[in-house]
Amino acid sequence: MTLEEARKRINELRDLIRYHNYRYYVLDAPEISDAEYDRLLRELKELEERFPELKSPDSPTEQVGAKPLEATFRPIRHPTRMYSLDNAFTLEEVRAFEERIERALGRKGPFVYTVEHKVDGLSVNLYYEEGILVWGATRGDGETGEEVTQNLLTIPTIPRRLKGVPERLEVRGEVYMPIEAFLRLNEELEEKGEKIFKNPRNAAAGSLRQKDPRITARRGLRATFYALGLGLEESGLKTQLDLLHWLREKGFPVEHGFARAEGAEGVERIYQDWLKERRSLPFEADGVVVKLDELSLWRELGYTARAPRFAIAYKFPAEEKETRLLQVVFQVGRTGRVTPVGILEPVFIEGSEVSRVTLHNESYIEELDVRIGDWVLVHKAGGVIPEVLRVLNEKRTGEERPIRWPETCPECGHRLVKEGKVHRCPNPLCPAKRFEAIRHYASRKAMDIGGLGEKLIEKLLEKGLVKDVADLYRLKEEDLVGLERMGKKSAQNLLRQIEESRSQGLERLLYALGLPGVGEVLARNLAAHFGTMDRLLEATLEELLQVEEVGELTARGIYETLQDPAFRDLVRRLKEAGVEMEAKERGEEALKGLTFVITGELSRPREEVKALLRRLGAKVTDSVSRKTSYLVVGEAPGSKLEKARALGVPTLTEEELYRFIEERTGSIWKP
Ligand SMILES: NC(=O)c1ccc[n+]([C@@H]2O[C@H](COP(=O)([O-])OP(=O)(O)OC[C@H]3O[C@@H](n4cnc5c(N)ncnc54)[C@H](O)[C@@H]3O)[C@@H](O)[C@H]2O)c1
Ligand SMILES: [Zn+2]
Repeated sequence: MTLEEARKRINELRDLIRYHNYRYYVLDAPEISDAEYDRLLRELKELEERFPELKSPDSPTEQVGAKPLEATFRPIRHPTRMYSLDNAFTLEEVRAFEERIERALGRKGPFVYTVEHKVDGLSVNLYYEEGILVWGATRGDGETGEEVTQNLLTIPTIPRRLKGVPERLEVRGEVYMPIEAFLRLNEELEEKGEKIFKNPRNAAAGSLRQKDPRITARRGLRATFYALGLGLEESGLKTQLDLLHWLREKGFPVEHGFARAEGAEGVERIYQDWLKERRSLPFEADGVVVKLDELSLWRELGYTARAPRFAIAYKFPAEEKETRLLQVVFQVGRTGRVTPVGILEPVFIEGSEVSRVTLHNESYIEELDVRIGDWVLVHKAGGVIPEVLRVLNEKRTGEERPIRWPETCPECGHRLVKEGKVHRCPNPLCPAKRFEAIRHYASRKAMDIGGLGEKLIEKLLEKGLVKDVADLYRLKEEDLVGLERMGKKSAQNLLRQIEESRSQGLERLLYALGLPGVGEVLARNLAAHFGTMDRLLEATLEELLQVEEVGELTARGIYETLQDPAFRDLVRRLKEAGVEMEAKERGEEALKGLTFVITGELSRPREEVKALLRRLGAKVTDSVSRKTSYLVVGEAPGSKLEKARALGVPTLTEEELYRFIEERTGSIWKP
């Protein structure tokens, strides 16, 4: 490549990257995937390295984020600069990072690192004077951000006042949207035919940067903190690990999980462990952040224009594959909403075959502008859910056909109705609705009737033995034996499970009944707020809006369903069948599925705390393992703490534990 060619390509890349920065940071609406973006940036970086004479301080490689627009928020200058992070994608690159440190410091490694989950949200800066929160801002271009104090204050865990901190203090962390809140928000938007968010990061950025903080408040944002700006020197802290503990001690949420590692190999072990477990995290993580533990070394190494030299983001793989959209089928859900599902030519992505992908709703298809026969770029969002990133327009032949919505229900043939951008089957007896409703009702997180599989549900519907979930409680052994090769034993088992499902409580029942937009969290919140089904049935729209995390769209959807005579009739028949309609007292199942270990001394007898955890459905064990959900850390903790850190098991102080329980049980339980 000649100098001239390089100059041309470099200019092209810079323009392209600036455009995508604008889409991503200012509009919260990226057009290309992160991996594609990272490739562009990397190409630019490599060219600039080969042709140093073409380097320029206004190149995107030397800059952080993008300058915010001034239209909506007040610009604010960060007292000390904020940075991005350089990326590593392989162990080799982590080794190279360590070698760069060795050269710069003039001494041999391995060094000690703190490894943290890289939470995919947006970074914020909180500024405190004499312990009082003065403002909070987004990162922006690192020098100037947007003031979003009111929006940040809707996140309840952000402390307003601090004790025993430097006079001027900047605390930095990430605002993120938990996966559950993200899915719920998108379901709400999908149900209304509106534009959905591409990923939790965009959803968090879009929700924090709302003109109306009341909207922000309903989006279920959270925050976790990991760094100091001003005040770091005065704090006298020596290591990143101490810093994280210090933040926690001062009352900041540190929810993202961290561990210590020695050398690139030690980092690799944690990276591999966390990669395996990333699905079980409550937030989306796009990698791990590796930071030299000893803060004195930070001063020696300093920063490039864009990123610190003492830290690096070691990103999780983000495989993207090209494949073809062969056809689109339409599914009818519990609410009668018709969802388009793309059938793909199967491709292997991150360890499994992908052949189906949801196309959400009409708005989504329009925005993507996808047609049957198109080549598309597909990845797994958060390493799990297949998603079309974009259409490969350059591969179009002209043979592609637009996606046509059916006029009639693919399940029952009833004419579909169109409300805005949502296509719906209005037939209350539509078998698809019935099948989905029963399957959902029996699912593990709902009424947990494990013996009721899909095949069996189909048979029961086919034979007319059940029409809706209330009929399940009238099934007899002789109805079941012989269906789907069912013997006497399994029939009895199933009947016992159905029997037991009666006492699951209002929380699960509300979730099981599939009120529009109501996931597990909202179901718990509703149950906590109203206590009984009868009270809920009387709720006004205003009352529903007072329930934690219930937004306007959801409130309206719930309200309409509660008023629906068919719904009321179903509830009446369930009640007659003996299904409990009251909230479980003290949130008996709030901690089901979690395993706790306790170390150190607590403010009340350990046995009492253990009993409490067990009463709430948690398991309590004596030793920390990968299966441990949380380690509760009291005064003078023992070796369990080290073990937890090594395994990346999150820890809770006693106070955090109580807050956690309160959050899980809603207003019902107070320690
Ligand atoms: N798709 C697009 O069009 C597009 C455009 C621009 C940027 N991007 C994406 O954004 C990335 C660049 O964004 P960025 O500059 O915000 O950097 P980044 O997300 O790659 O990494 C730096 C950020 O990580 C965050 N972080 C999370 N957990 C952390 C922890 N424990 N410790 C420290 N920091 C932590 C901080 O906010 C920090 O600013 C690119 O790599 C690309 O993936 C995509
Ligand atoms: Zn139908």
